[in-house]
Amino acid sequence: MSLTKKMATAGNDVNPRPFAYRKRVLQCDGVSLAALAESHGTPLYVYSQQHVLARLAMFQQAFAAVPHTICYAVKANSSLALIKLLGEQGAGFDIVSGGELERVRKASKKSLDRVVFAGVGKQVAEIDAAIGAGILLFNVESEGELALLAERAEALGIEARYSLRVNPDVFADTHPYISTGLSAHKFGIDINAARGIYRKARKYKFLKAAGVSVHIGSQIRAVDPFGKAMDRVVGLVMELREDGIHLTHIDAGGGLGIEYTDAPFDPEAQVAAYAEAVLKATEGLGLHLLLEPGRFLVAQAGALVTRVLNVKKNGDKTFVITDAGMNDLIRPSLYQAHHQILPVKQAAGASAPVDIVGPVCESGDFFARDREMPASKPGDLLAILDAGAYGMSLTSNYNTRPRPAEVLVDGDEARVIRRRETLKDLFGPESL
Ligand SMILES: Cc1ncc(COP(=O)(O)O)c(C=O)c1O
Ligand SMILES: N[C@@H](CCCC[NH3+])C(=O)O
Repeated sequence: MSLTKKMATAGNDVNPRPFAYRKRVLQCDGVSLAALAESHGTPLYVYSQQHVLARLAMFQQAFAAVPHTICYAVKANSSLALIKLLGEQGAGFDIVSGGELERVRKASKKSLDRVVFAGVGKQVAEIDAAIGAGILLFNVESEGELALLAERAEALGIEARYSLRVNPDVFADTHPYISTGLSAHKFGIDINAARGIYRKARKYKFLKAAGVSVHIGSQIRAVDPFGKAMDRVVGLVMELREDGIHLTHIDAGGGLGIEYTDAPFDPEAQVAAYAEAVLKATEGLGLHLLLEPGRFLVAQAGALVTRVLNVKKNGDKTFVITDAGMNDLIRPSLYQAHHQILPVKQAAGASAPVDIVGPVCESGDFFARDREMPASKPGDLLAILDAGAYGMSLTSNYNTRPRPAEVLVDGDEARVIRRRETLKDLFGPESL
């Protein structure tokens, strides 16, 4: 039985998260969130190791029929401990900066040859470091960047393997801020111009055309757009073969979405449908497939645990003020994203609509608006679910607020993988 199935809570329902109540207290696997908050303080990010591994295994299983590498998108959650964990299971990494490269070097050095490097604005120092590290592929996003990569590879005397990241002009239904596959977006190279660029690039002695990549956006639930984008990419691969350019890799990017509400969600079925769309489009090509999931692997593994500081009424509205703010989890403020919020201790009694807000000086500092919740009082704990992706990695120190600590749960045990920041950490780089 898969780990996800084992997490089932009631009947045959699949619980896509590692969080469930035991004796009316919310647990992450075998560990009580109340106990973790007591030991480590709040706000606190809590992740399940078993859950992350189960999601990776699910992905690997779905693509088992073809040679493939799952290159985890480090930006989703850049924790060194998670990078180490995933690297040990054979994952590669999708990076977008020299900083993320150094994270992989520190946590999973052996995986450097499974790294792909995307990003519309790569700098010379970042390119040099990645060439030196022997990464698998540069996902190049403009003709200018390709010329720069050729120049740096030649200067260093090391061949660099590249893919063009093409923009397929495919619409995917998601929040406009995280949609990337239309020509109106800054990402990638117009797919219609790509063939000419690969041809011209034959002049670069230190570049090897190794692949082609595409990434149409994030939190995409329908699988058809992935298939459509891959169809276009495969068309390009075939054209390049006519030109004598034989690629070895095809990179389908990331973007597979999850369910943030309490609607039923079966991750295994979701990834199977996704794999079917990608594999159907790429069938028979004989290329090594790269996949770059971020959110799907880590979002539901994590929760942000926060303590209620105060409850107040303004007119008709009730505000529950928590010690976590938009600087600790920005998704609701930035994308009006919905996250389920559960009381850590299950309470009996009526629910009423409340706004759950942080202490930051912005009206946009909220986690939920007009949400039906059981009554809370100061000192109560709440868990904001599905916060494992684009949670900690998008934190800031706005309002001079130190970042939360992070804890990784493994079965019945928990360990701190990032201590809480102190004011000393914040002031360190400053001078009077
Ligand atoms: C190039 C690239 N690959 C992978 C990802 C990961 O996306 P997701 O977390 O939606 O799987 C992103 C982020 O959207 C990205 O920009
Ligand atoms: N930060 C976004 C995803 C961005 C994807 C990056 N390419 C989110 O929280 O949903």
